[in-house]
Amino acid sequence: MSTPDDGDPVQPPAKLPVPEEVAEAVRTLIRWAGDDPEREGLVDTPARVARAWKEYARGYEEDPSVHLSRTFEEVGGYDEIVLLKDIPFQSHCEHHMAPIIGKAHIAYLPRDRVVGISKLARVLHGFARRLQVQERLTAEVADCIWEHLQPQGVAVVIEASHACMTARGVGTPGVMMTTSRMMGTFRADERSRKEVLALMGC
Ligand SMILES: Nc1nc2c(ncn2[C@@H]2O[C@H](COP(=O)(O)OP(=O)(O)OP(=O)(O)O)[C@@H](O)[C@H]2O)c(=O)[nH]1
Ligand SMILES: [Zn+2]
Repeated sequence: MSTPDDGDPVQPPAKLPVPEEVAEAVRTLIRWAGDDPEREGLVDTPARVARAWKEYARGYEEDPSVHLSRTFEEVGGYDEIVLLKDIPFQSHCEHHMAPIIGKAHIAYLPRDRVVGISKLARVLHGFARRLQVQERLTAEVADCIWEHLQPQGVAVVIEASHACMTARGVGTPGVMMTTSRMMGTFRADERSRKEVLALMGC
């Protein structure tokens, strides 16, 4: 059976729930939390939560690689690192559906073409707006750029705070998790890796 971990796109459920089913689930959650879903302040909350989750999870509705289909070749022979640094993003952890808030640094070493720089952030958001673990998010962004841009190297570093650790459970605010994926030149050549990490400020 295929899973998101083996690189296959996530399959949508066979039968999508209708908004009223989602609202009923949220009413149950409110009762589980100990409150009354019928009181004035909460009465519209289930519908809001249903809409909000469509936003948090809108990455499921896109294939992030489409953002890399338009490339430019007239770059005056530029063949050094291209880095998009400190890209803020939000995601949700697949274990608790709690926010993951952080920033990503995405770099690549072009071979013969470059991509519009905003597209790297679009790829990140396309994968982040799903239920994630940070390791897979990092790998998916790097693999997508590697496969669709075919550059000489890709480096992705993500630093993020997980609300499931800060706001509950072990309760350790301020802890950041760092993950990285180095591919091609950045993996094989220590000097290139050091150069890109220095540019990222890591
Ligand atoms: N590796 C990894 N772990 C994550 C990520 N997001 C959340 N987690 C962890 O996922 C784990 C889930 O562990 P479980 O023991 O099944 O869940 P739990 O009983 O709620 O654990 P606690 O969070 O320790 O209370 C926790 O240790 C979380 O900190 C992530 O992106 N990557
Ligand atoms: Zn979590």
